[in-house]
Amino acid sequence: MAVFKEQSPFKTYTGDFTGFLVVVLAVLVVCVSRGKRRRTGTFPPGPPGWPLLGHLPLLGRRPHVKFSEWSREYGPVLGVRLGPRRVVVLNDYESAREALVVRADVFSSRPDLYLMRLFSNGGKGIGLAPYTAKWKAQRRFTDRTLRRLGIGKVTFEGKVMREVDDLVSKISDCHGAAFDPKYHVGVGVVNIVCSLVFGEHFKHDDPLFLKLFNALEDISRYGGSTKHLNIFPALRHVPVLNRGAVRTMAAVSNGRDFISAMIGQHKATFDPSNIRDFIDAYLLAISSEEIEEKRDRFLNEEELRQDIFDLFIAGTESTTATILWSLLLLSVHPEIQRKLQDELDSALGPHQDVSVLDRPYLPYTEATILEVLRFRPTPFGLPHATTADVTLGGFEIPAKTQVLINRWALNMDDRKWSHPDKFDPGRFVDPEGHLDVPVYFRPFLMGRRACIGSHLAKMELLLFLSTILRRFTIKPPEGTPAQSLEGHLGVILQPPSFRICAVPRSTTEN
Ligand code: HEM
Repeated sequence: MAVFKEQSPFKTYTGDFTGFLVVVLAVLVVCVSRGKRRRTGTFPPGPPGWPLLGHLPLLGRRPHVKFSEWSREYGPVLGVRLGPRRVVVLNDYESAREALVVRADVFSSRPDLYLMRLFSNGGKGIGLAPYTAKWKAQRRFTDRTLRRLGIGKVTFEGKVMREVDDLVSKISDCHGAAFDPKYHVGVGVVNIVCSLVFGEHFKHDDPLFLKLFNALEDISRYGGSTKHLNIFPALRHVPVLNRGAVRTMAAVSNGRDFISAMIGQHKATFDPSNIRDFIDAYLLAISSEEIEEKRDRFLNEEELRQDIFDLFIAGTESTTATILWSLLLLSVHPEIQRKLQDELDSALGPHQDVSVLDRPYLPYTEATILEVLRFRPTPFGLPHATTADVTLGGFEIPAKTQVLINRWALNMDDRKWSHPDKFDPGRFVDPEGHLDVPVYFRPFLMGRRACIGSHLAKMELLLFLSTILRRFTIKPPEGTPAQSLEGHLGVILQPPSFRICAVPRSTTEN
């Protein structure tokens, strides 16, 4: 026994182990405290979060507002945790510009998130693809082709006006009775992208068109309820929690089928000497010798399908929502509406339709559109991601970090805007009555991923709004309670459902 005790390897081992443990613990303490210091010292700061869930339980229904509040305490470059992921949220113009313009080479990618991969068919197309040579080729081609097809210019105006006229005739059919404008505005906006990419305008009850329209509606309706899958992708296997994702993916697949069928039709009737639309232009680029050049080697049919899908996804819900917000806000601000109508009447005369060429004579109309974009923006646009370790505002941000630009905070920054929570188009007009847009107002953001459809969007907003307000005065239905103007954050900031009365102007004034 004594021998055993003396020679016990356990005793000897314990002694060594204790020493070893002390050393290891000491090293760990030093490492952890240094690591901690580095994390808290150089990763952007934020409020304390929960274990595992991070800041998710603290965000509420209006995360854009919460981030803005936190940024007042912790600074504009905010660090938060969404589940296991660290995310940086930029809350002022200076930090957003520094990232998107000055450090564009590092901040122009998209994060590798579960839903983004599904939506982009594994990183294809323009909107959700990572920042690679392949993305650059798609973006360059699309930019160039939209310009060649006359987007935003007077040559494309007829196609937009056809949808505007359809909408005006639907509104006339209501004879001043209350109606919900959402469906009619939505089909008009989707049809404009159809004209651009398919060279075709559909009747609103065409079953083929409805397949596409309903798919886009479902993506908008259910897409916002799937965000938790980006954070905890495993939840896609949990039956109730994956309902939104299942519906969204069914809609995505319907949308893709529709686009594939249209590409098939175009291939069957393709004539290189008669380029009708975006698909033809892309098919020409694929088949032409240009493809041999290095810069276009990434163009192919799969990418074409995804590019088109992106134009629909990014270009329709955002524009429809902005038109709806305009109608809602003007219906509750009759004095602003009247001023806008006065400007249209005196600039255009009684019978002339509005055109993009009239812009210089319509500063207050332009200012009203800008104010709608400022007052009710899509708070986060699309998420960005870093491609390398980088320093921003004195903080260190590792490669592959998700970065959100909180446009809500930019647009509501009271150091830049007086009374930011007041809807006031006059802020964009100088004392001489000229349009005055401050450099820090970027409704379509900036840098390499800035909105590719901004010219089309601005044209649509001008033509829809001016034409409606030349013909009608918009009012909330009599006796209805005041409408909430808060909106609902899904993929974008959706206006609440609302009804308006559009009273023909000839019977009310003039
Ligand atoms: C009121 C209407 C619109 C608004 C407010 C808007 C705003 C934006 C914003 C903020 C971004 C994100 C930029 C970034 O990630 O940094 C974006 C991206 C994009 N927008 Fe728009 N947009 C509108 C209409 C359109 C239209 C009409 C189209 C095309 C038909 C379009 C196509 C796109 C595409 C493809 C992207 C992704 C660009 C890329 O990742 O390179 N958008 N838009």
